Amino acid sequence: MTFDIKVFNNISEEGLKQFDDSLYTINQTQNPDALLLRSKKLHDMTFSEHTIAISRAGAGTNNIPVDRCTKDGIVVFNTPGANANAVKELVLANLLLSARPILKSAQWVQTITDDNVEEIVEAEKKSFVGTELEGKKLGVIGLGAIGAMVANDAYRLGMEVMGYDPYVSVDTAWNISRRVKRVTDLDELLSTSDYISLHVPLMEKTHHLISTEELKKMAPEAVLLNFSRGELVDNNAVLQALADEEIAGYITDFAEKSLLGHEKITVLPHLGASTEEAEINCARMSVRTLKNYLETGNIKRSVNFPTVEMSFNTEFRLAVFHENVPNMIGAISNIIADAKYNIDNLSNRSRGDVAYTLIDLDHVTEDQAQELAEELKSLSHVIRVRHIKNLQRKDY
Ligand SMILES: NC(=O)c1ccc[n+]([C@@H]2O[C@H](COP(=O)([O-])OP(=O)(O)OC[C@H]3O[C@@H](n4cnc5c(N)ncnc54)[C@H](O)[C@@H]3O)[C@@H](O)[C@H]2O)c1
Ligand SMILES: O=C(O)[C@H](O)COP(=O)(O)O
Repeated sequence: MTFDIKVFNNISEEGLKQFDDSLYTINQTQNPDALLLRSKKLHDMTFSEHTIAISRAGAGTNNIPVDRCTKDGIVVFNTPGANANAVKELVLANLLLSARPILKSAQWVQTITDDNVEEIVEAEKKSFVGTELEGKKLGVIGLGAIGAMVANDAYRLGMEVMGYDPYVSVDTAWNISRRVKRVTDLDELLSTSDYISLHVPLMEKTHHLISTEELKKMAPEAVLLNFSRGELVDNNAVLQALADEEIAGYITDFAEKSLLGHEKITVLPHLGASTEEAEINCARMSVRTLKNYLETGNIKRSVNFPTVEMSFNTEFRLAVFHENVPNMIGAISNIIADAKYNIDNLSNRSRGDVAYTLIDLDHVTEDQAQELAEELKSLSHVIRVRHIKNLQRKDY
């Protein structure tokens, strides 16, 4: 038995080499078992019935039709935090670049043709006076893996930092310095910050999170940084706010034609996660997560199914994806009991409208496990069933 993985985008070899040849092939069939990708857009793609998992080597999953995947029992994974440091460093670099005319002045020096360079620079440096970050106010919207790091390090640079995140996870909250002021009113952050940095995922609720109304609340000297997703910001509204001098600048990692060639807008080519370290971290984590799921059925770091991890010691395991409705465990157990098999271990967790149940069975053959899986598939409210052979069991 082998799993075929369809790989899109530039995934680091450090991750791909974790797929050992005896169990995995890469891009060998039209019906892959799993997809591995970065920013490739999958919304228009029809998935093969064989495809049971999609792993995003990165944070944002807005390029994946997650709701459709959930309905089809396709588990979508991402790599939380694996590229956060890379994004944080790029945000900090852009804060510094925006406070002082570093690029402009360096470009100017290169244009000097006279021999008395020293004299010219000393005379002209007054045109390149900047400001300092120390004492300035930074507002961070979204205090997840990236936002928390940006907030902490900006504080260490001497900035006054406030953060807004009504849904912050307990784990992340622990990592945020108590010096970072938590605000519950977005307007307070918008109206008092010198710099505003966005670190929220793109969802229906966050589309155009920053538009005319929000821009009008910002200070005329405020600079908006967007290293999260282009669609979080209404670009037309930004162009208008800059023309009306309602804000001072916009720095974005998401290129769009209308933003190019504007002296107050810096556009980068989606570089946030493009460091050697982040690419390796993301590739390794995404491959590890995928292998764990394909080989054991254990789910960890999924964005659409619950975390379910159970040590796998039996010969076979059934993995049942089902709707989160009453009496599913009863119905599943009845089928297994009627077939006279003994359940060795069972774990069930739900997440929203769906649930996932792992059932471990010993003393069954592959044909018997497959037959049971087929029977379970016929139950109402069941979305998908896998039967998984324990590849670590040598006695089978
Ligand atoms: N530029 C890049 O290359 C790059 C790299 C990595 C991530 N990203 C983007 O950055 C986003 C954040 O990444 P992360 O790793 O920090 O994710 P994360 O899931 O750790 O953090 C996101 C945070 O946003 C918060 N949030 C959600 N909705 C909110 C709202 N309406 N207002 C305020 N906070 C809200 C969540 O509670 C969470 O704490 C990703 O979804 C992705 O789109 C971009
Ligand atoms: O969400 C992410 O992780 C980033 O946008 C990185 O995207 P990339 O992997 O295509 O560089």
